[in-house]
Amino acid sequence: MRLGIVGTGKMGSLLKQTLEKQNNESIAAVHRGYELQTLSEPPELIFDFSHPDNLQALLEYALNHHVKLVLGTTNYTQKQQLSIHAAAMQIPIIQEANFSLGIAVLKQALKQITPILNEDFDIEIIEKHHNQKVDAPSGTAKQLAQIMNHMHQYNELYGRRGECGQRGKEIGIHAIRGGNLAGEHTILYLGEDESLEITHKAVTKQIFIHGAIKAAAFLSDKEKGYYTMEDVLSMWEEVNGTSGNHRYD
Ligand SMILES: NC(=O)C1=CN([C@@H]2O[C@H](COP(=O)(O)OP(=O)(O)OC[C@H]3O[C@@H](n4cnc5c(N)ncnc54)[C@H](OP(=O)(O)O)[C@@H]3O)[C@@H](O)[C@H]2O)C=CC1
Ligand SMILES: O=C(O)C1=N[C@H](C(=O)O)C[C@H](O)C1
Repeated sequence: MRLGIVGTGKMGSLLKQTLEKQNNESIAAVHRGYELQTLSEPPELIFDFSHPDNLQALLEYALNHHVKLVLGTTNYTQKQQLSIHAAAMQIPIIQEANFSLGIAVLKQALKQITPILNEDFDIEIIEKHHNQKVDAPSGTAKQLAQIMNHMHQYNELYGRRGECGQRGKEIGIHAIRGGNLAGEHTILYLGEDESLEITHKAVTKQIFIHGAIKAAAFLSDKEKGYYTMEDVLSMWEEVNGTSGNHRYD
């Protein structure tokens, strides 16, 4: 399959290296979305791990050439999100702020746990990432908050400072930056005399790459539509059953 990558940073480079090791024949990596126009032949699928500023050129190119998209970039605006959903009416797009299996499973767990605890427990999220990450909080933390807040009953509060008053009906979201941490997300349910903490730790960036490649395989027979890793996970469960002998790669 002819593959393209937008973004030549940490994720883009690691993805290219991994795809090359897997003997993918044609991989065109570009630095900016508008450089896609210079390719002699359109890729069948493009991965994007770059910056929201590349989105418009990427969507225009993908729509013109009917290219499948795997979008891993975080921190899109609401307007950009709408343009992604509009494009997915014509081409297949899988978008995920975090391609790891652990986070896909965590999202399912939060959907079960939160309605049971939300009356009596306060909810906080702490995310930790490397010192070169440009956006905060992480796309994953925002998605996890959205999942727990799907009824819009909480105020999403980014950090606290000064005289902020007693805690209200809110989800506090806190970003730590330092070193070369690949990415950690902790959900804290804090109640009277008990608390529950769930942490996902990405040990290396390679897990995101494996997940993105799985996501690309998932798109192979799709003509159009908007998908996430939850769709990939559901497919996995259908293929392997839920017996526990799950193999992700
Ligand atoms: N979905 C997932 O599982 C994961 C998602 N990510 C996300 O992927 C994205 C890239 O991460 P990472 O590779 O670590 O980041 P890097 O900073 O290493 O790379 C970013 C890339 O985007 C380009 N870029 C930066 N600013 C702009 C701009 N204003 N306009 C156009 N292009 C720009 C950079 O070009 P230049 O070299 O010129 O700066 C570089 O090619 C981030 O949004 C991150 O959150 C990361 C890991 C996992
Ligand atoms: O920039 C990163 O590194 C990561 N970004 C994603 C995010 O913002 O959630 C996913 C992962 O945690 C690593």
